[in-house]
Amino acid sequence: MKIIRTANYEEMSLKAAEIMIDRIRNNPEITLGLATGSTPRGVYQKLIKDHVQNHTSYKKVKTINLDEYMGISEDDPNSYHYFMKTELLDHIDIPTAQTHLPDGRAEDLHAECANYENNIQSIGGIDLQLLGIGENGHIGFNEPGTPFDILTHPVKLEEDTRQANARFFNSIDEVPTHAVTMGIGTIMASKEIILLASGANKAKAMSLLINGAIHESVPATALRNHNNFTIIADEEALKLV
Ligand SMILES: N[C@@H]1[C@@H](O)[C@H](O)[C@@H](COP(=O)(O)O)O[C@@H]1O
Repeated sequence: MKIIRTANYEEMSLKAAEIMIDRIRNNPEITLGLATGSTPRGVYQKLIKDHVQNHTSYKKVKTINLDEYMGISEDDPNSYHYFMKTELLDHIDIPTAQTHLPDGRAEDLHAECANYENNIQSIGGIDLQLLGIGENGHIGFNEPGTPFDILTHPVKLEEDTRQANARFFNSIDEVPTHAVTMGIGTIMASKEIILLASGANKAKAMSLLINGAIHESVPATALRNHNNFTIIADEEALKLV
């Protein structure tokens, strides 16, 4: 585990974008595992700026997203499909067919999860996975108690996760109760993993991730067993470390 400590959110975003751009330029056919949430927004803005200014191309890049809420349409502004389109994918030259998110409205969710997992395997796995972290230490939507070897699966969201994400919705009642997420096993199979964290609300989770026991009660601690895992986090998020 490598830790890159930054002064603030801006510097965290810049460092992560620099690493991602380096990997894309070295491997133009890279498969990127992408995350949603407030944390990676700044990274995506920097990737778009670099694409416009320096013409880094995504024509052969593939993207695989971590998760999606269950039961909301792709056009819903709160869906992760919508987030990815508006925050990144619509602003770079990636063909839509090369971008993948779980279908949270699939009739057979277990089949959708198996297909999603097969799809990741068939394109050769994820080269670089970007992650945020939940205040309870979740990654993707793998909540505390999730087995470390689980693959893509449907989940019931914890109430504190719904509360934390309610800021994006009109009211807590609109926050979905379920989601589909890559499993910890899926994430751990990525060749390289970068986890981002910013702000004091992540300090407890970051302290447990870095110094706590490796245990299913804090899903992110699984990442300490990965041989190419980098944390990029700001002072506020690392203030208890
Ligand atoms: N499923 C997502 C996670 O992938 C994300 O890491 C987390 C933190 O989000 P934020 O970056 O907005 O704090 O929120 C959600 O629960």
